Amino acid sequence: MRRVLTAARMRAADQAAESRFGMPSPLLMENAGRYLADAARELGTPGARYVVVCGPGNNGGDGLVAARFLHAHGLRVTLVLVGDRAKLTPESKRNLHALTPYRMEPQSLGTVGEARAGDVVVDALFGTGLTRAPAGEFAEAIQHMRRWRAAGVKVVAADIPSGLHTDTGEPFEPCVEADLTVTFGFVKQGQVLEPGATLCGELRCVDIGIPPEAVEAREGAEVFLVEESDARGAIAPRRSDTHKGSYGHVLVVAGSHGKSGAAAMSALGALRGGAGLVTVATRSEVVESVLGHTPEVMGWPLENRGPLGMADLEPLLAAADKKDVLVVGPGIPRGEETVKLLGTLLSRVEAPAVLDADALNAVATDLEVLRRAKGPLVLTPHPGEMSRLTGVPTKDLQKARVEVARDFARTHGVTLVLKGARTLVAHHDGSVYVNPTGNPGMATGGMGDVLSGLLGALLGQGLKLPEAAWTAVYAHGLSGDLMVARRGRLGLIATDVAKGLCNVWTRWNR
Ligand SMILES: NC(=O)C1=CN([C@@H]2O[C@H](COP(=O)(O)OP(=O)(O)OC[C@H]3O[C@@H](n4cnc5c(N)ncnc54)[C@H](O)[C@@H]3O)[C@@H](O)[C@H]2O)[C@H](O)CC1
Ligand SMILES: [K+]
Repeated sequence: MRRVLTAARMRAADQAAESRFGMPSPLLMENAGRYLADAARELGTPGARYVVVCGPGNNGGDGLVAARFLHAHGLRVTLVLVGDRAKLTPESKRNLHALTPYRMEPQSLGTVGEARAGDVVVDALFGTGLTRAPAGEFAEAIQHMRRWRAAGVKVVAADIPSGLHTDTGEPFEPCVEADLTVTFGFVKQGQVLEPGATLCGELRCVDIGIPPEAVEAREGAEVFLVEESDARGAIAPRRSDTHKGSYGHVLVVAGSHGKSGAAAMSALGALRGGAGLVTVATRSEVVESVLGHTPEVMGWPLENRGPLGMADLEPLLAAADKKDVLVVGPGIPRGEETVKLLGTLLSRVEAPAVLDADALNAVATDLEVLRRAKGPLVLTPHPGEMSRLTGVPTKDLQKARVEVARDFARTHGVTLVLKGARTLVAHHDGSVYVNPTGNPGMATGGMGDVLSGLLGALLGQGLKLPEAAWTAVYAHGLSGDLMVARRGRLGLIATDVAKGLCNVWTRWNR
């Protein structure tokens, strides 16, 4: 699990590295510049020109150090300085002076000429100190780097692509798009949220000598990037002396006339997620259809007709008896009484419950249901459902995903999976986990149904929250990534991702 920082915490860590641990800023900059030069050399072709574009702050200083190392390797370096030289930070001034023996006179944008395919640009214009939209010659420099990249030039960004907001991942206009971003010390929040993650290209975090102890702890406000080893490690290898009763019994409450597929996909997600047993409680008229899709599951017919209501309470309490986890919502028939039924059911059942789809839309009408629940809850809204849960317009909440998800989880004492590009898992202790897997090929119906069942399966096997949630989200997205690596993004469907989970388990040797 990699801790993800904001610009302010990064600056505080930078200062603490010097004041508390004796790591002076010039040494940090020297280390940063060396890593930057090494990364640029990886991308350069023989005879390439290295155009290092430096801004007025310490990000520019990193670039000046990188220019020196590239020159030391005998490479063709063109140095571009943007902004008023008189405003250079002391560190950058010192590194500009250090270039004097090499006669690497900084050029202006106007005289640098065009970079060509095969060349490499080092973007050291702005880093975590960017505070507003780049303008004037700074914007022009970014436009140059974007144009050069479109012409086939490789772009390596120092610390963060210039123009990208360090904390939100939102680009100012214009913003550099990098092939590789070498970030110093710690991953920044804007590098793991879209569109920032895409603008960074490959993200490489390097240790320049800032010890983790230099970052002051923020209990209840940490953001983490989930890494494959975390998800893999959360799932224990299976012992030989086990049986289907060892891996949990999942009750899926889902499906209705015309939506039996949602129940089947949730059940399939649970089965492919390793559940020992899966029972689907659904309207009688769809039981056979669900079992037809997934003969491995057991059916629990709900004899009533129409929307789920209080008349279904006793049958559902009976269905929930001796189950390890509930998954409620995919394709359920929702009506006026559904929220009352859910509130009563959840107040009486101790098992953890996953609330998805129309269970979320029902709960949105009375959030008190969440507080009254007896067992731990995990909600899995997409942005539209999150908007209904919070009353925040979708476009606004998408610009503050971390904050909106964390506030909701904390306020209602739940774990919340806010789906979308870079799905977030927010736990009620304030911690937030960013998922890096998944791809646009997964933007198709049923993916959420599969995830709800997978999450139920992991909870049923004993994983706790939030670990079960970020592991399920990671595995779900990785299944989609492995599928499209072999066969393209278009035409990927939810049952492919469910079946594709076996590729994940194989990769993880589980
Ligand atoms: N964090 C670390 O441990 C290290 C960080 N290093 C590098 O330092 C930058 C941060 O440097 P800083 O001087 O704070 O700011 P920037 O270089 O990112 O920005 C330059 C400067 O420009 C001004 N500014 C901000 N926005 C604009 C704008 N739109 N137009 C014009 N000017 C603007 C503002 O005054 C900024 O201060 C970090 O990213 C790392 O690359 C160290 O080198 C290594 C250790
Ligand atoms: K940069």
